[in-house]
Parts: sequence; structure tokens; C-alpha cells
Amino acid sequence: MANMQVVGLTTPQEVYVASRDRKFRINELLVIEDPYQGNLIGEVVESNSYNRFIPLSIGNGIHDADVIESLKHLGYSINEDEINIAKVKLISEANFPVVTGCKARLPIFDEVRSHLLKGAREDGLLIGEIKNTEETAETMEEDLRGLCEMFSNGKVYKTRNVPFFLDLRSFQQYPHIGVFGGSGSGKSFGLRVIMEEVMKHRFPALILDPHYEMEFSESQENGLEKRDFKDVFKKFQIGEDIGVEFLNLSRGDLMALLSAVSPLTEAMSSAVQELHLRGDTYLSFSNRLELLGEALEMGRSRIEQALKQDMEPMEQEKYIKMRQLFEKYQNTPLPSVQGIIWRLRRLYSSGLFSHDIKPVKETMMQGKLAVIQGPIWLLQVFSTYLLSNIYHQRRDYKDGELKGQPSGEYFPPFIIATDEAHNFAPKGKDTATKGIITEIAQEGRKYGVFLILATQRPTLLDETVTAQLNTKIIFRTVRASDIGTISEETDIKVEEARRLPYLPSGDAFVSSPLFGRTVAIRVRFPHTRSPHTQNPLDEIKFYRETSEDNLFDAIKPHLPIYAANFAKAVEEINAAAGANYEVRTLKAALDELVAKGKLKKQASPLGDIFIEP
Ligand SMILES: Nc1ncnc2c1ncn2[C@@H]1O[C@H](COP(=O)(O)OP(=O)(O)OP(=O)(O)O)[C@@H](O)[C@H]1O
Repeated sequence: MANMQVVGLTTPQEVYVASRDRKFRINELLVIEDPYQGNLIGEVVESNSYNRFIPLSIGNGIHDADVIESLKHLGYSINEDEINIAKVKLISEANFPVVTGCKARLPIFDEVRSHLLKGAREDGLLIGEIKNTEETAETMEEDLRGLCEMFSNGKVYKTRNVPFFLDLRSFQQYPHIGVFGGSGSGKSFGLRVIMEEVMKHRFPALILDPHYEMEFSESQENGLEKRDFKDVFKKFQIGEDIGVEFLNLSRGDLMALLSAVSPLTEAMSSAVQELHLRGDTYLSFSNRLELLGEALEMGRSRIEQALKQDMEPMEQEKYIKMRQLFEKYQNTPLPSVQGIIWRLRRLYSSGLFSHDIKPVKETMMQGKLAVIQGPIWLLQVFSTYLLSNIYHQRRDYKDGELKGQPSGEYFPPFIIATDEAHNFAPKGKDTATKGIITEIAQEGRKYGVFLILATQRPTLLDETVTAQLNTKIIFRTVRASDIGTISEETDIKVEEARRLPYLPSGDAFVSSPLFGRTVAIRVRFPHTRSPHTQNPLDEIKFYRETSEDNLFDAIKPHLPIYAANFAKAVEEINAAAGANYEVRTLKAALDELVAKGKLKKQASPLGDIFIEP
């Protein structure tokens, strides 16, 4: 075993450890054998190596002199040996400064189990591995070994480190999770892994998916273990599979929907207040608005005049209705009515009002993941309604149960996840969704409703919400303002914050009150992949090849093709290949097949002939 010793000045929080024959790795845990205080556990936060070619200087130099002095005392020859020095932070503060010169060593698993594993394994979401714990993992029990697959340098392999679990049971105490990281940092992989784990536990969940990437039916090609999630998630497109039932909208819901399209002016809000009536369907509400709009445009005298004309009874009825509306709502400004109308039309044309949220609820009731897809504006509109609806159903059920008078239909605890969370709960701006997300962030715990919010820009996320995210998973972050926010909002150490811009994709720090410190992890390789992982270059190649194959199959029966009967061939080939060639483009495509050697071209007195090679 490597020889390691505490060197230099020590404090109850921090020591330097030196070794001649072992390089220290950042975030590894060490046991410091203090003769008076017993064994103390510390974590390497900085690691340096020196030899005679590199002058010895540590950190800001304060410790130089006494570190060198004590190295000499301990028998190191500063000018000859390689010396490895680690800055080590004690995980729990010691009572006194650590004794200089005392021995340090790598821990066996049982000594550090409580710092690495929390909760029962069967309740854990297996997120990945704890960095630099190989040696300690060797003393770990068999059934904790090699639990997940990792991916590095193009290779997939079983982890050799201690696994990292997030304890699902502890969500009740520390409910919400933030996932932060810049572009390409591994945030989407991370979110995917979390959702896969949630599905493994059959915990009801929904995810808002503005990027159309949360698809779990395709396995990673190079994964070792295949896992099928096809039966435990369901994808819904807003406006196509799901929507909101207009009849069930409260006035508040309706206003939230309209304002999610574009913020409502005060005049518009009060117009909605007046014009939306209990029991309104989309048709009755929109008719009322359209007629009122027309009436306000015409004005009273022109309506009266129109009514004096001879007209069809239907027409007459319309003008009578317009007159009534005019009398009742004449003080409503026309631009407000028009503003509401176009917002309403936008919602209608999205298909939102042609469906309901039943399929989402059913999916969640069955302990599955509902993936909700749509453009971000529509997701905002829809999720406001959806989240309020299911959260309040859960809350009412639970409150009823507590009061001993169960009311309402049962709805299970659930998880809500989203990427681009700063769009749903932005700092300093009101959006339709912000209210409900803040409410869940603050009170969801009581009802077993948990948030997983991912964003590239933690600084743009509403502070109240950020403050409620107990567990934060932090990937590579480059922007100084975001590093600032992260430093303020987590217990991440200065040394770790400094490393944030350089973390490799897939590495992250997890800051969680459950661990009481930041844990450095690498996220496991997901079982499934996003539908966008195909390289655009491959996509083009694939498309070209398949369309060439299709064309070849379609022309085969027509070979040989003479230039003279090209026009006739085009029609038949288009019909057979479902294509849209013209004489000119077909000729070009055939020439390309000739160039590829799939066809041959012969010159003849009647023009070119294409034949099989
Ligand atoms: N846990 C991981 N293990 C191995 N490789 C990873 C891991 N996470 C990410 N990567 C690599 O980094 C790439 C980018 O990761 P990912 O798509 O998750 O980034 P991102 O942070 O979500 O970026 P964006 O926000 O732009 O989508 C992946 O395609 C993959 O090659």
C-alpha cells in the first residue's frame, strides 16, 4: 500500500497529504489516522505532482515553507524524489488540527459507506458512478459491483467504481432536483438516465419535452445490456393526442391559456371576465366574441339600419343578437375583443380544444412516464392547465384523506420533469406556468409531487424555485454568471467551482443535503438514445442511398430505357416509386446511377439507352 503522510501546517478542516509513490486523484476519499482523534475521513480537493524539474510551490504559497520543511523531516529528498501532494478537506470538521506526520491511506468501503451510499439500494435511482473510487470499490460487497454501464473514449464498459444512487425515498424530505449544465455538457443524457430510472421504479411521471428528444424506444447501439421501456412510457403531441376541454376551463384557466399565447392587457382581462360565461363551449364563447367584434365595428346606428332591411330570418337573428351584445358590452374596447379573438383562434388552430388530458392521466395512473411534446409556447399553455389540474387533484385527494373525508378521485404521487426550465419559471418575468411551478416547488413535498428541472441557464431560473431545488446535479458550466449562481445555491467547494468550466461531458457534481457535501460523479451510459443522435452526415447518406435503391427498383422493369420513350417511362416510374420525377430530373438521376456503376448507358442513333450493367 502506498505510503502517505500528512505534511505542513494543518487545521481542523484541511490538511496536505504527501506521497512519493502514488498520485492523488481529485475527489478520492482518504482516511487520516490521527493518533489522538482517531480516523478522520477527508476528500482530495486538489492534487499536484512535483519533481526536481518543477519547483515546489503549492496553492498560493502560504504553506510552501512549512510543507517543504516537514517533507524534509519525513525523509523526502526534495531535489530527487517525485512528490505528490494533495489538499484534503475533512468531511466532518475535526476537534483539533490534525497531527502533522500522521499516516493517511485509502479507505476500505465500509469505512466510507455512509458517505457514498444513502438509502436502500432498491429505492435508489442509479445515476452513475462516484468518480475515483476504484480502489475503495474493490472492498465493496459483490452485489454493488458493476451495476451500470459507462461510456468513455468511445468504449462502453461496466463501472469499476462505487455506484451513485439518488434515494427516491428521501424525496419526501428533499423533494426537488435541479439539473444544470451548458450545451453539450451531458445534461440531456443525465435527464434521460434519471427518467429511465424513474420508469424502472414505475413511479408515475410526466416530462415536458420541447426538443422532441425524450423517446425511449430505441436502445443505444453499443450498449451491453438492452432494456426495453416501450411499455412504460407514452408520447403525446399537444393538439394531436391531447388537449384541454374548453367546457371544463375555469375563467382563470382560460385567462392563463390566452395569456400564454401573448400577455393580456388589463382591458382584455376584464373583457374575458365579462364575456366568458359558465357553461361556455369553445363555439359559444368564440361566437359571442366574433359577433361582439362585428357589432362594435358597425356601431349602434348601422345595426339598427340593417335591422330595418328585408332579410332572411337567420340574418335577422344575427343582427338582433349583435344589438343585444352591443347594448350589454358597448364599453368593451374593440381592440381588446380583437386581441382575445386572435389569441383564441391561435389556440384553436393548434388543435388544443379538440382533445383532453385523460390519456395523460391514465398513463400516469398506470405508473408510466407521459412524454408531452409540442412547441415551447404551446407546451407552456398546455402544461399550465395540465399541471394545475393533476396537482390540484392530487392535493385535494390528499387533503381530504388527512381530514378523514376522502374527496375526489385518487391520483398518485408523481414527478414532473422538464428541460429548458427557465422558460417555464423565468426570473423576473411572469409566465403562465410560473405560478403552478412555484406552488409545487413550495408545497409539492407534502403531496408527494416532485420537480426535476433542467436548464442551461440557472441564473435565468426564478429564485424562489431555485431555492427549493434541494438536490442539484451540475454539469460543465462555462458562463461566469451561472457559476456564480451555482456557487451561491449549493455547497460546491471553491476548488470544484473552479473546475466547472472544464468538466468532461457526462461528469457532474451532485450537491445534496442528503450527502452533506458535493459528490463528484460520472453519469452512466443511458440504455436508450434520443432520436436525434444520428449524425446529419449519416442521415444525408442514408437518405441518398435509400432513394437510389428505390429508384433502381422502380426502373428495373422498364429497362432498357430509350431516350425516345422517356416521357412514358417517367410516369410509370413515378407511380411505382411514389416519386415526382420530370424527364430532366429522371435523366439526371439515371446518370448518377450510371456513375455509381448500377446502370450502363449506351449511345445509339436514337439517343442514349440505359441498360442493366
Ligand atoms: N454520461 C455520459 N457518458 C458518456 N458520454 C456522455 C455522457 N453525457 C454526455 N456524453 C457525451 O456528450 C454529448 C453531449 O451530451 P448531451 O446531449 O447530454 O449534452 P447537453 O448538455 O444536453 O447539450 P444540449 O443542451 O446542447 O443538448 C453526448 O452526445 C455524448 O457523446
